[in-house]
Amino acid sequence: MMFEFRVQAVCPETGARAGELVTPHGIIETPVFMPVGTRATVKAMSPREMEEIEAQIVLSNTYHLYLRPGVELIEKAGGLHRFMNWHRPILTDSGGFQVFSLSGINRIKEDGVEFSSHLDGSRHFMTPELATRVQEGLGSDIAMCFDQCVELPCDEETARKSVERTLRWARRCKEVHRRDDQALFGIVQGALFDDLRKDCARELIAMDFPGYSIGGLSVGESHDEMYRILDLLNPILPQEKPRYLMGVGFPTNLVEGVARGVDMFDCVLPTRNGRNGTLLTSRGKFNIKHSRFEEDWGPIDPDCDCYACREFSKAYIRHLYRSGEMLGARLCSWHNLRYLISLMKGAREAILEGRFPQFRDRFHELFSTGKV
Ligand SMILES: Nc1ccc2nc(N)nc(O)c2c1
Ligand SMILES: [Zn+2]
Repeated sequence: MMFEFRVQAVCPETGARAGELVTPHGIIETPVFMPVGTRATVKAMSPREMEEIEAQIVLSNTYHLYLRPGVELIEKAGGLHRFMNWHRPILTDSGGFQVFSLSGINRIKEDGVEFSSHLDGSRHFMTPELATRVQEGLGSDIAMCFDQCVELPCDEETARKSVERTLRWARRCKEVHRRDDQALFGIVQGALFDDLRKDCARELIAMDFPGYSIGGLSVGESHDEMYRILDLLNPILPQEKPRYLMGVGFPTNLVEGVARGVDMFDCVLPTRNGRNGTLLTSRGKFNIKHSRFEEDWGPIDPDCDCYACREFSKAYIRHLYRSGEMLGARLCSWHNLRYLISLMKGAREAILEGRFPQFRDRFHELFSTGKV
């Protein structure tokens, strides 16, 4: 079986799930945090180091790789796994979101989106068919439909049009998708409008995708608005299929997303924050450049088993960061990635052992102390 999802345990109080996602490049244990490797690399980390921190799957981006180096080159290399020397699962985003958030002057047509490359201003036309074809060329294990994510706030009419277009585009992606060793997920849109979200989910479910992504969130809405949409979709999305919350996120959002039936997460936070010295820890977040760490000989996080926490002091990492040394950004990224991966591993174990409510309470109690 190329692609299979097994729910192994469900928390009776919350509905949080522990599962296994079988893919051609390995089994993913969920809930899972997926590090983002936009341009075929998780910034500052080698594949060997990613294996050491037990990353199970990484994300890459159709939009970026289509523009540079181009899918043709990656196909000549034997696909994205060979090109980047990462032989565990890869998920690719379709470019729907990036075209709107990164490219210059984009014009949405029924057929697709006309946009200018953020690299050199060249004009391109991305369609659902092309986005699907590129992902098949990259050879990711999990691909995304080409969708339209609207900016918030937006009126209901705009959101409704984006849902209808997203559904038409999802049908077109599904029609041209051929690789049976690649799972194509539908993406639920609908902004913050309950009926649109429900209608979009139901239409996608009728198309019978192997997994469902929740798009259009982590785009500036409040935590409560995000949680309201998750509470709405949780009972509607098929229990036996994986749910992927796109672009999330911050530790509290991960734990609360798991509590609302989400299985998969991705976010640039750990590496982006790592590069600016912001550290995510079991006791909250802080920035290493603060003077209070000048003579702090302790680890970033006493509860963390990562290389940065085992081998270096905050004082040293602060020195690296202030000196603009690359090792500073590497160690901070290394820790942040391991912290989020461990957080999801801990949630999974708690669900399997029937103690997820206690895990969730303990997490919030410790994380909110902010006592580093
Ligand atoms: N917050 C996000 C992040 C990535 C996304 N990717 C796609 N394709 N669609 C969305 O709505 C996203 C939202
Ligand atoms: Zn650490």
